[in-house]
Amino acid sequence: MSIVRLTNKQGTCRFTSAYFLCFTIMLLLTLLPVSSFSAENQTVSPNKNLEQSNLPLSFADIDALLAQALEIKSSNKKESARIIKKLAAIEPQLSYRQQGELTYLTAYNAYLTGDRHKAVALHKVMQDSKLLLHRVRASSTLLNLYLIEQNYIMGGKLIPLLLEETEKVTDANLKGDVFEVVAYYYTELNQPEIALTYLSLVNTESYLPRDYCYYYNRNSAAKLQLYGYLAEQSFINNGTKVCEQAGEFLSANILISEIALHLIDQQEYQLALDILLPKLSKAEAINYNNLSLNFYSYIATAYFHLNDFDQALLFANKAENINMPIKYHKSFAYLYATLSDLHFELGNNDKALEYLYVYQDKLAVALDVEQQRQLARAQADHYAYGKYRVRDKLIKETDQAEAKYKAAFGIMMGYINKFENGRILFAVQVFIITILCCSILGLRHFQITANEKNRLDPLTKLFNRQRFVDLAANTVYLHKKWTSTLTLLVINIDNFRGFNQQHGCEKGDELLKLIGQILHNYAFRVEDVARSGADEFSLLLQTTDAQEGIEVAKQIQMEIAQLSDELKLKDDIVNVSIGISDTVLSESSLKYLLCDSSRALREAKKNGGNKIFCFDRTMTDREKYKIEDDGLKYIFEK
Ligand SMILES: Nc1nc2c(ncn2[C@@H]2O[C@H](COP(=O)(O)OP(=O)(O)OP(=O)(O)O)[C@@H](O)[C@H]2O)c(=O)[nH]1
Repeated sequence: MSIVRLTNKQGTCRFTSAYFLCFTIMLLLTLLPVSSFSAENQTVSPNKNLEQSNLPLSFADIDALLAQALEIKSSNKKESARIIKKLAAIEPQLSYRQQGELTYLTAYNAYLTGDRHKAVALHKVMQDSKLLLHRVRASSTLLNLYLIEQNYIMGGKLIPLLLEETEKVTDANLKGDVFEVVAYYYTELNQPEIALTYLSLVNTESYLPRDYCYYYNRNSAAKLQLYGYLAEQSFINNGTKVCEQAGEFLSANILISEIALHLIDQQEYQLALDILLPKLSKAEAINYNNLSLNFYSYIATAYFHLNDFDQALLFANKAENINMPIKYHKSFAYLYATLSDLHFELGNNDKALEYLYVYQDKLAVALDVEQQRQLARAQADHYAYGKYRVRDKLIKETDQAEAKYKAAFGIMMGYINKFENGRILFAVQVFIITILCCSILGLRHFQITANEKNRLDPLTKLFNRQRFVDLAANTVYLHKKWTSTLTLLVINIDNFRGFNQQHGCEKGDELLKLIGQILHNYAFRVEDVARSGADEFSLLLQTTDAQEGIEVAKQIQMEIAQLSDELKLKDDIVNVSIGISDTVLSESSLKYLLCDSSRALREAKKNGGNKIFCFDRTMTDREKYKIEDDGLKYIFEK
């Protein structure tokens, strides 16, 4: 496991609505003293005898020691530091590759022991290595370090070159590491759709259970951000299970605290408690301050909103008593807001004011972090689209956001000053402002959901064609870059008009919903399936070619045919025709992929329906294809 995998995710902050710091937690985990999941006490080096003898170490011995140090670098820092020291003493005897590995281990160890400057400097040296693997590993680790420190601008600058170099790498696990850390970057920038696309490129075949835990955590973090816990409950819960089974209890519990935070933001306070309380004793046993702070702060916040002030105070005090040497932690905002509200409710106005000041301090740092994130997002979009239009728009948005934050601060400071002068007046004003803020937030929420709804088919709850094409553009682009194959299936119900006439439109609606559910089960991600027409669906299969697509299509046809029992249609069987194309046949172009699979579908219909047709070059009518939506042109031009 590299530093890339040492990390975990934190969730959406109320004020920044983004994830950060959790990688710090994962990293700092390794700094824990002797803990239940540390191998610190257990490992006796199998190579100890070999090292202790006075004979010079052979090339193979050095390799064995390096492999051992890599294996235990996070679980047994002491032993790995001892091996590093031993090898550093004979560095001139090491080959170029071995020296690179030693530098990587030294940097890793330096970071774990708090020497961040040395770690960064060593990784920078490694970035100039002659060996591709060393360069890629150094850059992805550096990217991860920058993200841990919320330095999104520096992190973003590394990505173009890192991805370019990764294209040449053949080691699937290293590639996976890179995609995972890039996904981490995009989740941090509140772009979970892009994060999931990178994750879809990860080949997990040779993953160990521990690697799966990080992979699942990454996916869960992005899905939590994109769809919410209630929509992805089983997937995200599975993430915690995978981590627990792999012995990664900290990761599992961090994910749990993330879910709880998400639920608190959704005002699902009881649900948040239901998730946190059963895991509390286990989380406490890990004895890790960041995690305990998350648990206590969120439990206190949830209890406060459920009007259980005694319990809220109990947990808020526990959280406050944790010694946190850092200036900012996202739980702080929740903790101090709750403490201030709580003391206000309990009539301790002085204390309420005191906590309000602290809360405001924490908010200031949160806003700084958010501003940096917005700039990095502008930078990332600029890189991705290379369009000044997009960049300018984002910079404008950033400026507007900055102005809004400044104004909010001014107002807040004004009210805090007034609080000292007249508390009653202050209370009235706070009340009015709260009502105003709630209305604005409510309106915004309404706006967002209305916008989202426009992109969802209300009947099947699948994405509509526009949304599907928008997201597929990015997926196709990335798969092209990484030369892996995607397959598109277009599924159309045969004689649906007749079906409606014979069984009624309500049955027709039911049929559409059931087909939507079947296809949803075949999709890797929610955005890979859509209701793309009245009785037409599109399904994008990841890392599958047209031949495999035909097999999937046959299964889909079978499952849909079996729906006649569920719909009680007696002898009438529901048939569908399916057109298929893949990115090889369609030259890695989304435009052609859409056009070719539709062309194949037409062929299936022409041949009587209930058929599966794969596109081939004899069906050449591409030129007739027209981009109907000008708004998508920029995607096709990519
Ligand atoms: N029940 C129901 N019917 C719909 C919905 N949207 C469109 N339709 C009907 O779907 C039918 C689509 O008809 P056509 O496009 O001719 O397709 P078809 O009858 O399946 O013919 P082929 O595709 O050539 O086999 C029309 O009768 C529409 O009224 C819907 O949301 N629910």
